[in-house]
Amino acid sequence: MQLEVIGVGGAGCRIADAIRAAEPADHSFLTDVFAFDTDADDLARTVIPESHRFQYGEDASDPDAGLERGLAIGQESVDELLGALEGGRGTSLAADAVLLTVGLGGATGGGTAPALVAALQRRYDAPVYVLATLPADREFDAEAETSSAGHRTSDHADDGPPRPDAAANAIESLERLDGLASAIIAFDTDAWLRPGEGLVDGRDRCNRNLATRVAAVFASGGDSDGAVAQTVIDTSDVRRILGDESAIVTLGYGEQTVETSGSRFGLGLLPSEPDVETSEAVSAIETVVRKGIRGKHTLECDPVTAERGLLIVGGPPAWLNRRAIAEGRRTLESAIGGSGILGGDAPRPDGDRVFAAVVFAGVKSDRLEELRAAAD
Ligand SMILES: Nc1nc2c(ncn2[C@@H]2O[C@H](COP(=O)(O)OP(=O)(O)OP(=O)(O)O)[C@@H](O)[C@H]2O)c(=O)[nH]1
Repeated sequence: MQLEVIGVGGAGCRIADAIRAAEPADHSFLTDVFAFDTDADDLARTVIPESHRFQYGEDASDPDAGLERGLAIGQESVDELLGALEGGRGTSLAADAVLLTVGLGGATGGGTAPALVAALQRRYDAPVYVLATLPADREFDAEAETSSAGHRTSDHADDGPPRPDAAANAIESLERLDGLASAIIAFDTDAWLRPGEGLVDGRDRCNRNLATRVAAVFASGGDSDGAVAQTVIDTSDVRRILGDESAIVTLGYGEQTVETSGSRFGLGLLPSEPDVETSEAVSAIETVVRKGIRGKHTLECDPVTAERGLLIVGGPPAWLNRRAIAEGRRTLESAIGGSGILGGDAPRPDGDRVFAAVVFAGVKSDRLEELRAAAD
């Protein structure tokens, strides 16, 4: 699926940068990547080309101004932002979908996203997905100076500005996006920071992890360098799983480095496929599928709450054992409570790892309930 990515606000622009960096050289899935921010300094730190960067409104980061001000700036600026998109890439949308990336908890991203998503939905006949981070407890709760693993955050840890309203802002932004966004892919920053690690110190690693998962899901369709998938996951499959009713989505992922011949052409000029023991290939796929389904998700949830699920197993073609992939699909089918399951493979002739990307759509999450309680 070809995506147009629009990063809004500090987190949104950093995540857009990370997704751009994670795009596989042999398997592009991005048409354009834009960075929009009210803060000129933050914007200048992205590596997105100037033609695709845009500063708008006034700086909304004054914590006293609050989300209301951010929402107002979003409403006032939406035509300007659509103009910036069309100035950067022309009037028509080349992508199959838009992915708006945003950190919820502040004023700019969470304030602009609802108005911008609504405007994009009106203007284009393509789904508009939102990728939203949820704030960490320590940003809004002075008592929560411990990470989720129970270790005290180091005195030197840099958590950025305190945001006492972060939980309330995030919940309000999510409620406003409900019914507007085609789906909302959530990332729980609190669960991804390491013990004692500050948000500023850990955010680039969090963003890389998130971007790897996004790339694994959205770059799955089509052929790679002449290698044909046995079961292709195409744009309509991804759309079917994500849905168009603002489902909360979480992504799982597992990978394992595997032996390859080093060069696709061996010592001679003829293409050579390394010999892979069936049992090794099956075991690698079982391992990555288990991690994808039962390992850490971008937002923790019990898979049984998911209404729909997607499994993509990728890697060097010789490792993509058809039976093991079919078994992985059955494992996903029995893990989720709903009945909408799709599975496919993504051959990567030049890759050195086997991976499983898992999408759970329509999930219920305790973390969202915790943030709701903190917002009250
Ligand atoms: N995962 C992740 N979360 C981030 C990152 N930066 C900030 N956040 C989270 O995103 C929330 C919003 O932060 P920003 O994106 O900087 O805020 P903004 O949308 O620019 O809004 P204002 O700064 O209030 O104008 C914060 O409360 C953090 O929880 C990042 O790089 N990665």
